[in-house]
Amino acid sequence: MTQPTLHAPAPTSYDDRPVPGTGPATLEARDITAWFGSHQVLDRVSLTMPASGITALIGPSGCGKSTFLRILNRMHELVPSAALAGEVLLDGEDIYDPQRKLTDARRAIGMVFQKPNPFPAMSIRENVVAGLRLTGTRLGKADKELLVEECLVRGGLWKEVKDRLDSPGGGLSGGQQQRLCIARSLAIKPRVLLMDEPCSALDPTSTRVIEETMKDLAQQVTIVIVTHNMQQAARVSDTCAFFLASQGTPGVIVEHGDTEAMFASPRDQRTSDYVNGRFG
Ligand SMILES: Nc1ncnc2c1ncn2[C@@H]1O[C@H](COP(=O)(O)OP(=O)(O)OP(=O)(O)O)[C@@H](O)[C@H]1O
Repeated sequence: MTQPTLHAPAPTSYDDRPVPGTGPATLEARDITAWFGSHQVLDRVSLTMPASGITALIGPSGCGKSTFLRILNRMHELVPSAALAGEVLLDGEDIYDPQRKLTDARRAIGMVFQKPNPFPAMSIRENVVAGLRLTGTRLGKADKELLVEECLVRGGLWKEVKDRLDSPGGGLSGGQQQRLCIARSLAIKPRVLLMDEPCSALDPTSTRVIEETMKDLAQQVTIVIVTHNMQQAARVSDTCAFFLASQGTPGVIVEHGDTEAMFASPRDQRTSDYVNGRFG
């Protein structure tokens, strides 16, 4: 199979003036405790996810990684039984501040899910700009075209779809659909992109393409990824956090820090066992 060539330079943005409160942001979780009903799933988890970096969240199944990720853009509260304590700061501003709108957090902190979820009957072009309606952004035709191209270039998909932008998003391969979802997330100019096992449904070639895309994007948007794939965490992330929920206890972060150091010389025996495939 031919490996697609990635990332022609992005076209001149339709509006690339620096805007205050835009660009990659540092996300800081402080003392996050989370419950589903009476079941406590996280216990005072604190983590700083640096701007313009890729942070990987690793750990065995059920230790609360996805819950933590969903707390970072206020999706946890969509579950009726869910509750949480603690703070999430986006460049120092609490996203749970009651004065702030929920949509502000979701706009600044985008999410890509495990299973690619483009609108299947909608064209590739319309998929990319689908989020703009939700944020109330109106663009003229020419600006829209530039934005579509910019996001598809950044999502690593432009060269493969530039001649069929009117074809349905559902006609793309799984890996292409996932990159379309990344492009759709980028269209609303998030400052942070959360990715929940974005490659778990993809073959190794598509996985590597997404990983390259992530690395290229990291200068423009802070990335936080949940992954079960240790090689992937080692390949793509700058910093890493190892979550663990010992039997019957809520999830905690056992160790976090520079990915290379954590994989080469973990400080905690449990981290060493996990990254070396001895459990989980
Ligand atoms: N909607 C929900 N309602 C009730 N309990 C939930 C819900 N979502 C998750 N949980 C529970 O919260 C705990 C943490 O789940 P979570 O999905 O965050 O873990 P995870 O580390 O991401 O797991 P995996 O790696 O398998 O995806 C688990 O015990 C799970 O059963």
